[in-house]
Amino acid sequence: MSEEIEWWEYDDAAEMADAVAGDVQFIIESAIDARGAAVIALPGGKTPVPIYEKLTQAKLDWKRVTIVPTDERVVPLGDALSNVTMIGKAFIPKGARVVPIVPQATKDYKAAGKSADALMQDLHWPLDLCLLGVGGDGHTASIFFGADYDEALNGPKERRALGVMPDPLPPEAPVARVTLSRQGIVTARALMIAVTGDAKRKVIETAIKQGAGSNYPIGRVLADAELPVDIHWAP
Ligand SMILES: O=C(O)[C@H](O)[C@@H](O)[C@H](O)[C@H](O)COP(=O)(O)O
Repeated sequence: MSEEIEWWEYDDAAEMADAVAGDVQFIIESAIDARGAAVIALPGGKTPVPIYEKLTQAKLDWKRVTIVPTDERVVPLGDALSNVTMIGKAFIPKGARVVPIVPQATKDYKAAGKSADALMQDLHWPLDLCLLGVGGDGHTASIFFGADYDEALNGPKERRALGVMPDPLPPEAPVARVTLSRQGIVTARALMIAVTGDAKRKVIETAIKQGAGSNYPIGRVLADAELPVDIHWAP
């Protein structure tokens, strides 16, 4: 378990967006200063949309920034459910490189996962940042209960991404996924969570209390994190 999990509370989602965008900007700038480039993973879903709006206003050398989604739904590019499409709409116009991780031609989610993993191996690791969202059921990235849960948590250390079939399928996006593995997530140089609402807060607090045996995916991920983790929360 990370020695330090720090909660940052805001009055509303807009204030949280300002703060998180500021932190992400700082992380990107530091990586560019140190190495000439930054590689970050960003979540899909609805919560980060205002954060991305703020972040696109940051003066950054965007050409040096590579963005991968923390997870993707196995759908065609351009689909309303596609995380990379949402992220790309925000950051491609800035000049960032936004990497689709699900191949267009496949419906086979395990093959999509293997291809995503191969693609991840070509990036600079560890990630400079992994920003996570959390679902009301405690999933994070697309680490869900189901047949692939153990592989997502405990697969070979070098496996950074894999295909996942959630069981049950989440109603907001009832499709197979490709996700960063727990190992891919916890090795990031900076790990941050951004969530809103009391229900998710309760889930995360419970997950942290449960520790390594947590029955929530987010608890299992946090239990394995070694660096400090910032949890940003707004009502
Ligand atoms: O593809 C996804 O589903 C996301 O990356 C996922 O992990 C998301 O962060 C949570 O489901 C929260 O989503 P909301 O912000 O929409 O509640």
